[in-house]
Amino acid sequence: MEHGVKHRWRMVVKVGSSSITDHRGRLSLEKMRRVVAQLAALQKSGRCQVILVSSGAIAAGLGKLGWNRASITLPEKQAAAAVGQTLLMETYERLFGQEDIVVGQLLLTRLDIEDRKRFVHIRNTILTLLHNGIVPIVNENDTVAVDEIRFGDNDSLASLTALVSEAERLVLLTDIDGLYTGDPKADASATRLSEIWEITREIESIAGGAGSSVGTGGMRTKISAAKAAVQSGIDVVIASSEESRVLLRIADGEAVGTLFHARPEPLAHRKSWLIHGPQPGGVLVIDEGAVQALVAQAGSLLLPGVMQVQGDFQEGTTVALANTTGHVVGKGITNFSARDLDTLVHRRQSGERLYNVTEVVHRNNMVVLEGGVLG
Ligand SMILES: Nc1ncnc2c1ncn2[C@@H]1O[C@H](COP(=O)(O)OP(=O)(O)O)[C@@H](O)[C@H]1O
Ligand SMILES: N[C@@H](CCC(=O)OP(=O)(O)O)C(=O)O
Repeated sequence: MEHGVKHRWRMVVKVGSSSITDHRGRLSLEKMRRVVAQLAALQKSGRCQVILVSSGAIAAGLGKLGWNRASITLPEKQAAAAVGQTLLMETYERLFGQEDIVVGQLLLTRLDIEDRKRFVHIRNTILTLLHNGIVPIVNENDTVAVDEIRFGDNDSLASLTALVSEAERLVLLTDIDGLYTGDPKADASATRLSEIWEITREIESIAGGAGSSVGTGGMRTKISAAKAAVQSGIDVVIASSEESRVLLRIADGEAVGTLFHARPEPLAHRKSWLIHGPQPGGVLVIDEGAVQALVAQAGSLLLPGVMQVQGDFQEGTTVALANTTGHVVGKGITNFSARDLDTLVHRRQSGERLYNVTEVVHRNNMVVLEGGVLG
């Protein structure tokens, strides 16, 4: 069956730790070579540009150091990543080198994606690498990534990489051949779903946790990564890295694994970034009239609609927009600092008429909830 894939496209391929390590958790040269050979074939044929998001630093480091994952501290895990990342890249460099392909390494944290300027720099770097026939290889910067700035799993990192690099397709390679109606390791009667048009609550509920000792997140993180990607117009495939010629077949439009269809009317890139990039640095509580203006009339948020300012933030910060019951109805970039806005709200509430300073969040810098989803 054909999935109707476009033929000039950019593809982000994520390989999980389980896809490139052996049964002892060490890097498997054979498995890595299989992935590299396919990416190299795609790149050389000019059929599509490829970006690799590879896990495996922690597994490789633990393997080299002989440490046991079950009984290590966070600093030890980060130390293992520091050791393993060089090993991982050294191996990729050698394998791609055998195919006459140069690779470039990008180590990212959530902060890099949250900051619009850094986001643009990452985009430009990736596009420049691709333009020069270089394969970007992305991983989380595990040694600096403390909880607040962590992706935590490479599935979300991969979907944001697809967003940053304006890719048409995201392939999540793992140790199972797609999404099943339940975790096949626990439920023998589970069956594979081959196509998904909408990621409903039911779909989210069938996804369980990691299936191997080296994996993080399992299907749960893959589904939420898929959700973010399809919303931005990116098709997502979850497939097994063990499947023969899996990437080449996906590139040819063959139905392999589980395909999540991109939303037909995707969000603009900037709005996608706004949803998935920055964490809100504060909250603006807005009145019912303002909620209506944002949701029904697709307008900007004006000063008279702001009832209360929560948090301490600078102008240009992304803030949550909440109604009077505390329900978040949107997210946007504020034109005022918390302090100035608070002052303006109080002056207005005391009866002062304020001209020329009324636009708090411009429509283009805002996403609002439509039928339960930010859009
Ligand atoms: N509904 C489901 N369908 C398929 N696999 C599932 C499901 N729920 C949980 N899993 C588990 O998710 C695992 C893959 O995720 P994970 O171990 O994190 O791999 P990776 O290292 O590739 O990210 C599978 O081995 C499987 O046991
Ligand atoms: N950044 C970590 C990967 C964490 C992760 O998401 O792992 P996986 O579930 O195997 O994709 C590493 O390189 O070990």
